[in-house]
This record gives sequence, C-alpha cells and structure tokens, in this order.
Amino acid sequence: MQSQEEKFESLIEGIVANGYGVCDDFLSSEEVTMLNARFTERFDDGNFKEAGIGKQSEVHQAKEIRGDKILWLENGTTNIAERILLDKNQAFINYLNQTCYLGIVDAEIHFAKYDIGKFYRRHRDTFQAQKGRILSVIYYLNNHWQTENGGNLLIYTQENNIEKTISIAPLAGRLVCFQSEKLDHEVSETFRERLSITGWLLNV
Ligand SMILES: O=C(O)CCC(=O)C(=O)O
Ligand SMILES: [Fe+2]
Repeated sequence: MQSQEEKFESLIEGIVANGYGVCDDFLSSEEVTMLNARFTERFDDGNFKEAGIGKQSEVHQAKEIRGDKILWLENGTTNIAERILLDKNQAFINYLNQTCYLGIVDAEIHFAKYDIGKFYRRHRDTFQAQKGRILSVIYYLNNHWQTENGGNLLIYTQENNIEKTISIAPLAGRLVCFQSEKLDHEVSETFRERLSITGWLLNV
C-alpha cells in the first residue's frame, strides 16, 4: 500500500507531466462509508442547492450546462467525517506548498450530487469571478461504479496540438486533481446517482 506521501507524489507527478493527477484509494473504504453517511444526512436536511454558473440571474440557463446539486462545507466543521476530508485536503495543501511552493492559502469545497440524467457540460473552473483557483480536486464516493453507469469525468488535454480526451470513472476513494486554469473538462451524463466532493485550492 502506498503511504500518504507517495500518494501526494504520484498526484504531483501527474500534474507536472500532464496537468492532472489521479490517485486511487486516496480515501479508505471506511472514510468513504463515513462520508457517504454524512452526505446523505446533509442532503436529507434539505439544504443542497441547484448549482449555478456564476451570476444568480443565470440559474435557469445554468441547467442546460450543469445539473448537480451542491452544499458548501464549512472550514470549521466539527463533524468527524467532514473533518477527515478537510484535514486530508489540508495535508495535501501543506505538501503542495512545501514541495511546489504554490502558495495555497485557502480552499472552497462542496458536496455535489448528480441525479440520473444529469451532467456538467465542457467548461473550465476559472470562468467568471472564480479568482485564485489554482487546483481543482474531486473526491469520489461511488462504490461499485460500473462502466454502464456513465458519469465519467472527461478531461481534455493537448498532445502535439491534437486534442485528447481522458475518461475517468468516479470510483469511491479516488482523488482527481488538475490545474483549474488550464484544463477543459466535463461530467458526462450519469445513469446512476453520482456523489462527490469537489474543491478548489486557492492562492488568494
Ligand atoms: O465531478 C466531477 O467529476 C467534476 C465536477 C466539476 O467539473 C466541477 O464541479 O466544476
Ligand atoms: Fe469543473
């Protein structure tokens, strides 16, 4: 089994070489179970909101672009499951700052739920007023995900000026990290409920 430091290193290697990194089992199955339970609890509280794409007036229009429902996490949460996630994310930030001098000073992180038939069309994470987003991080929580469930993250990269599409399944425990400013990506239509926690590491 890889140590946490080895996991950080493999993510960084990917980011440096290709703009994105993927790490399986970044969260243990126990951590995934706790986070799934917490996710359900918070969803059932009824505070998730349909995600927007910027200005409030565009929520209607946003539905054609993205269909997820989200809830932002609070930095100071004392909930055990949320703390595990935030503390692991902070450990990654500390490692990135120490080894790559990224100057990350904050993070914004939300739960995201895509119901059947939902998607997030091709976009970049630094549109509009999303200032300071250096890296996007996505923690997936979906046990037993099958190819036919769809819902892959598609990342578009350039190789010798030719566009290449990387397809990544939202498997439980997997962390994907990519340069927010550089890479177009999308969530393809999901045919099963799809749960994740998405964050942005900020330098402002
Ligand atoms: O859930 C994913 O795989 C990607 C989500 C995404 O691109 C976003 O929330 O900006
Ligand atoms: Fe995105």
